[in-house]
Amino acid sequence: MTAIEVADLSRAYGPVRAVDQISFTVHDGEIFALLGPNGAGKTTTVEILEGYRTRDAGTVRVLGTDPATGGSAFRARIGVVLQSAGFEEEFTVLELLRLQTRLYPKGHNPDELITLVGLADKRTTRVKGLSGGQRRRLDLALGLAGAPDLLFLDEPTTGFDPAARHHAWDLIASLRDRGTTILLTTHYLEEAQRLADRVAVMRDGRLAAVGAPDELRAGCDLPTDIGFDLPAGLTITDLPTLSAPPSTTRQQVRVRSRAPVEDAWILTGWARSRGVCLHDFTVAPPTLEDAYLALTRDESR
Ligand SMILES: Nc1ncnc2c1ncn2[C@@H]1O[C@H](COP(=O)(O)OP(=O)(O)OP(=O)(O)O)[C@@H](O)[C@H]1O
Repeated sequence: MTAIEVADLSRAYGPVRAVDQISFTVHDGEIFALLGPNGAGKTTTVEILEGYRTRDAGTVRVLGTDPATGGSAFRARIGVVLQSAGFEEEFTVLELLRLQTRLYPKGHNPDELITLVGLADKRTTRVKGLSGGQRRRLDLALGLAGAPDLLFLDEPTTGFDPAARHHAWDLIASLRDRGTTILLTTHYLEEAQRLADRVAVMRDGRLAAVGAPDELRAGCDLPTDIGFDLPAGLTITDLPTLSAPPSTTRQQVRVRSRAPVEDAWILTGWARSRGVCLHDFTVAPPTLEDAYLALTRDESR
């Protein structure tokens, strides 16, 4: 089944082609991340999918419905978590969620939601007494109030401390495991790598690439980084011949290798034969962030 189907979607603001003939599909039950630099067209695309913005051209089906004409029945099936929702500051967490869940035909149990987002110890705290990260958790709980089939998450962990971010990632993954389809926008590539089944990279209103994170990494044909400390008393010219020339910063050697297994084998064999140790030896394959940077690089800069 297909949760979202977009074909040749376009939207301009005057002369700015914010979204320019893009096509992609989001499968039922997957986490799909929409990535791209500021101004790439992500928000415009997501708002069209949510039914909050009109399109100029193209076809869009979200949960089998055209969001432009879906009305309240469509809205009840989607959840939207924005970056900074405005809250009624005097309500407690529980009061706010009780109000919100009652708006939906199959609304979540508010107490369960509070536990799900990790706010159990704040259930009777007024909104004005929550920290920034706790407000974001409340944002998430509010987006889940209607037990949506499809959840739109806009930069869900911006402003979170590292532990809260990991907690949010576990929560988002658990929602997917319960069958919720999630469309995520984020500028944190680690977040996309961890969570997304597939990602789309937008650039200047167009799609630069769509695929699983591993497919994007492989498709960009990027080198693997090999690093280690140059053994004391040696210089870079003492190193064996590798698939790419090594570079050094202070005593740290870096090789952007096209044959990482072969190069690692040559280097460790060389070190053993010379009786030296390669401290901090690391072999780091390209990350989704490396692929993203290659796909969105502005050649004119
Ligand atoms: N209401 C608007 N009126 C005019 N131009 C707009 C409007 N909204 C967006 N744009 C322009 O459309 C382009 C795409 O904007 P959009 O907000 O969709 O990008 P984005 O990828 O979400 O960016 P960000 O990562 O900064 O949120 C940008 O050039 C932006 O300036």
